[in-house]
Amino acid sequence: MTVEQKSTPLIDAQGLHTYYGESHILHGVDLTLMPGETLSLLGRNGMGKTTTLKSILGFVPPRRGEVFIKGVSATKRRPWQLIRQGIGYVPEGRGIFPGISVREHLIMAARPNDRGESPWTLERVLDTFPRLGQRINHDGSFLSGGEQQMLSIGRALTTNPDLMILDEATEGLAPLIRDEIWKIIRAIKATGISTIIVDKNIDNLLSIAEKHLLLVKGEVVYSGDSQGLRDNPSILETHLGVA
Ligand SMILES: Nc1ncnc2c1ncn2[C@@H]1O[C@H](COP(=O)(O)OP(=O)(O)OP(=O)(O)O)[C@@H](O)[C@H]1O
Repeated sequence: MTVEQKSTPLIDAQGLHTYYGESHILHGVDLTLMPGETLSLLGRNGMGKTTTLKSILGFVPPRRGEVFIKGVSATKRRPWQLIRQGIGYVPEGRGIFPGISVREHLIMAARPNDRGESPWTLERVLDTFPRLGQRINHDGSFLSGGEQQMLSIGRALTTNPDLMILDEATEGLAPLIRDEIWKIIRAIKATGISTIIVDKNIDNLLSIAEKHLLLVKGEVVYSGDSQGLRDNPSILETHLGVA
């Protein structure tokens, strides 16, 4: 990565106003992520976390505001063009297709990054997720919830992303499997990939993410680091009910 790439935000979203029909959901959300950073998006159900991700990715384009990805305006781009720019998206619900094997899931999206490098080979993904190797020929939809989540993360890694977006990656999983997913998220961070995480486990988020954005009814009520949240516990108490 060049010095210029390191000092250009991976994501720079400013003043996002997003609607579903007449429902005004995001009210001026700003989000900036530098290369290598991990950011958590916090907020109770329905506060606009997924909508923020979808606005950045262009699935639900904002009516007002601007999104720059690696310094280039993304406002008029289609989601698949953004994914080709190095964003690995692990959606809520995992996006696993019935009738398609684990191997096929892991090769269908594989591509080098925009610098022509492919650090995440199929072998490396299978080393990271040995369970997927054991089920390589199984239909993806027959895997357990935790294995499907690993497959969804593994598939995103095969696109050799600079940024991973993980929406509720541990939702509905047994505690041991959740721990496994958190270990993998930490391992991904250690490789230098930036991450945006939506999750309910505050302790893990406070230790993994350097930055946090807390949304209430589509507005940012906290934007800052973990220390700021630890020093002001009333912020999490008030807006997330975390004591
Ligand atoms: N496709 C849609 N059409 C209409 N309203 C929607 C749609 N998707 C979400 N909403 C509404 O937008 C608001 C924000 O939803 P969003 O999914 O962004 O919240 P969230 O913070 O991600 O919460 P959750 O954890 O429940 O997914 C909610 O009021 C939700 O009902």
